[in-house]
Amino acid sequence: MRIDNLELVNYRNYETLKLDFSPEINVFIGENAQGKTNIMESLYVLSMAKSHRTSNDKELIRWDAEYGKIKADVLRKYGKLPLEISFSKKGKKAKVNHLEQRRLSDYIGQLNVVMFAPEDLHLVKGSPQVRRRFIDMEIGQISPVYLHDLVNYQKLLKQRNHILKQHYGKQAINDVMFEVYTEQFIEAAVKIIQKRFQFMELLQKWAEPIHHGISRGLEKLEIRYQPISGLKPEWTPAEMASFLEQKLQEVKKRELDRGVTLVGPHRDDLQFMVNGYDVQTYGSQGQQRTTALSLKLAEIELIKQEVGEAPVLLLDDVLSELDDYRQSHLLNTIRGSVQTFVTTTSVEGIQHETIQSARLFEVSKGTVKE
Ligand SMILES: Nc1ncnc2c1ncn2[C@@H]1O[C@H](COP(=O)(O)OP(=O)(O)OP(=O)(O)O)[C@@H](O)[C@H]1O
Repeated sequence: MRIDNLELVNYRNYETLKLDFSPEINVFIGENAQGKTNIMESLYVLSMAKSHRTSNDKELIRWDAEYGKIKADVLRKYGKLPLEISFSKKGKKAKVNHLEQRRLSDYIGQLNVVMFAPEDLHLVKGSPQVRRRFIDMEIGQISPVYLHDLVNYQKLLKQRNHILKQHYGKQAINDVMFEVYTEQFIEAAVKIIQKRFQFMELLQKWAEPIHHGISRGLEKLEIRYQPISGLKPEWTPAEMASFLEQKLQEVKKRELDRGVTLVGPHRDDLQFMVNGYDVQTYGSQGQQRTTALSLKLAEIELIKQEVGEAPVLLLDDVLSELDDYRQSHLLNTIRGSVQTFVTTTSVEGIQHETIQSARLFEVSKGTVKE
């Protein structure tokens, strides 16, 4: 799939903007804070109906404007697909083929993007929160149902935490609602955990040979999803549920002392092993970068397989962060098959042939010139 054109109205620092894109590589060049990431973000929002930078949609509307809009024509295998998302103080509306979608989960999945930004280079060393976000965003791309389940899980987590906070420091909870929420919470947690196990297994399948290739056959990458509760992927949902129930019983006293839920997918993590060593603890900077790159390339392959079409790749300020060898690997893999958007402050550090073959856009103070 690819994005044919884009129109922004009152989006971030763009009053109006209309662009046509190359089906191959599009490069946005400009100084800091001119609006390059805003364009990438708008493409991401078009895909996921939410920003990767903020959960507050109001921030996306241009200051002093009443509403903001992102519009694009996406070219899918079966033809042209107009998409539109608009934001106002009342909320957001998402349209597919000019028809408003009642649920956002009906909208998500029309356009698939893989975003690679500098923070992804910290995927391995960064906090577990960064890795959980990675898991959720990536599964969400291919499974809108997962996003729906996740929202439900977070709602139940909040409700359960609310009651725990009300009983903060007490010895026990005598509240029938707490039992009800806990039961529903466990059911929702199992759904999330199962999906994460399945996704990580698929991602591992693609990432391992890619990492092997980038490391010139020297490294074997292994990805492990690690539920904090010690759940095993081969267990049935009922076994997982009873295990979680038992774990929650075990930590109840501590939960009351702290007023928060201590077991569940909101506390889980990912572990990356290279040749049997934990990359987070023992990996060099280079190995961490290779791991992050392998994961992103694996995601592209995974979406190709699951969706039947290649996603669009968004490289926000990250290409010049990769050395020549990793850059070549990335660009050779996507050449001709994956529409790519790149932002950079300077063409220096980006391979000459990439710049030569790309459509170039200059970004300055919320305007774009070709
Ligand atoms: N809602 C908004 N309304 C108007 N302007 C905004 C809004 N949100 C952000 N901006 C402006 O957008 C600009 C930042 O744009 P962006 O994040 O795209 O920068 P960039 O060109 O990617 O820079 P860098 O290279 O530093 O990442 C800032 O000048 C900021 O003030």
